[in-house]
Amino acid sequence: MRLLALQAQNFRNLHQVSLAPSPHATIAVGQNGQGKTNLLEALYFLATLKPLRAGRLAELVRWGTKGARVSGRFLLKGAEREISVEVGGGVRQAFVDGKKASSLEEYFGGVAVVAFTPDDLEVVKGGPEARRTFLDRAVFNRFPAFLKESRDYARALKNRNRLLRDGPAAEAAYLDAYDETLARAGARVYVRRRALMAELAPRAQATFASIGRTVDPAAYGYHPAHLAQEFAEVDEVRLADALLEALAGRRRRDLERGFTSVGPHVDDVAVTLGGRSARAYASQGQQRALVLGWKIAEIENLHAALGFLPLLLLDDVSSELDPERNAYLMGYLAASGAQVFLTTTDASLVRAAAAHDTLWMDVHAGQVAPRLLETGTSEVVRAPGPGEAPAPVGGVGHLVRGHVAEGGEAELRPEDPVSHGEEERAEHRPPGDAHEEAHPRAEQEHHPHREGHLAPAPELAEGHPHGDEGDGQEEPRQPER
Ligand SMILES: Nc1ncnc2c1ncn2[C@@H]1O[C@H](COP(=O)(O)OP(=O)(O)OP(=O)(O)O)[C@@H](O)[C@H]1O
Repeated sequence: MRLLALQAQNFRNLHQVSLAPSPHATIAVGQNGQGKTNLLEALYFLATLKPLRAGRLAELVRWGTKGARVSGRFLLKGAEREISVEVGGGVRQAFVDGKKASSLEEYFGGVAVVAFTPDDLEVVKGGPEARRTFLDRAVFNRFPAFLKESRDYARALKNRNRLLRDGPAAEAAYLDAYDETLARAGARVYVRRRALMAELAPRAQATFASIGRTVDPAAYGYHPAHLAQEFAEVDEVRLADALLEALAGRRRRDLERGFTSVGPHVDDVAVTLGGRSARAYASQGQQRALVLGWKIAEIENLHAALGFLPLLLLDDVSSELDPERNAYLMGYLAASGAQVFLTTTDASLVRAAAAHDTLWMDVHAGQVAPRLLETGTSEVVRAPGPGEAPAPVGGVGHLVRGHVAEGGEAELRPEDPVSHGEEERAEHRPPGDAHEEAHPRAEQEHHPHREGHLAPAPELAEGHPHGDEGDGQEEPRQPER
């Protein structure tokens, strides 16, 4: 999988961006608040249909405009395809090769992305909800079917909670039926999370051992609170039975409180160092190394399991790591062969991830331009100049490739506009979940350098203590997977 071209229009503060990324590192440099994260977020949104950080789709649309559009041309299993997403009026619409996507599967087919942000580095010391989100993003990346499965669970949870709010007046027979549905959907979630953890935890532990600078071993565990020790072995049917029993045992309490107090939406990921809670005892640097270990493990795990390296998005992570761990990460990225996008306020922090084919860009006030001070070959693009019509939402920008001479100016030469199909406005509207995430598939390639590896994912009912309130995001209209 490789991203060949990216266009964004009116996405947050990015008016018009069009670039041809490096097959390896693409690095966006800029001061705070210029649009670097927005660029990564555009790419993340394209690849997952989920905002990286926005709570509402409307936040993604450039102020004063009606809609945003992001599109990308990918090389997937030897064939090129363009996917694009438009946001406007609280709705997102997905397109494949210019035509509206008929399913999420068609849209995502083969595209995988792993994002790594400073927020991730805080996940060990944060609350359970952040860790569940972190875990579920990794589950989605690994098991695309989890997209639908987690939505099924969220829906079942929402239904049960709605009934619980009726209090003692709630019909017991209905509750029985809802418990059954919830238990079955919950068991699926357990199975997915368990499978992911079984693959990921050993890799993450091994990676941490090489970067942790401590003899204390790390451990990453997921064990639903209400389930007995045999969680690791029992099959899905027994997991459903156990959850059903727990739901029955808590029904009276749940009726009093008006929400479901047991299930995957309240579980946590345990991270320990030397057998002790990392949240309570690990230093900040150790906590970050634990997350770095997990992230690298996720990348490696995807590579091993699916046969391809995901697209990596690193948002100013280097400034949050100490020099040694940053050097480890940059060395890993350079050796992995992955296609990676990095943002930074300080180019020197990420230079070790760069190579002769790195595309360096400056981001300033929402404009993305070639960074001419860096040497090497760049393939860049420019925003439309005076007299050139900006591509409309739904259109594409002018792709221009150039060679950046040593300290010199870019020689720009236009290329054929990236073709795209007819703009369709039809909407997809199956029961979209505001928290869906995309997923990867693969190709075969192999890279040296590994041992441990990792990444993040979608949310189950948002870990809301009441489990079903969603995130206030507009109902997405998108194809059902
Ligand atoms: N919908 C929007 N429309 C226009 N501008 C927006 C929108 N959403 C955010 N912005 C602007 O985008 C800018 C933030 O961009 P971004 O988060 O990408 O910064 P950054 O370059 O990553 O900065 P930092 O280094 O501080 O993380 C802010 O100036 C903010 O006002």
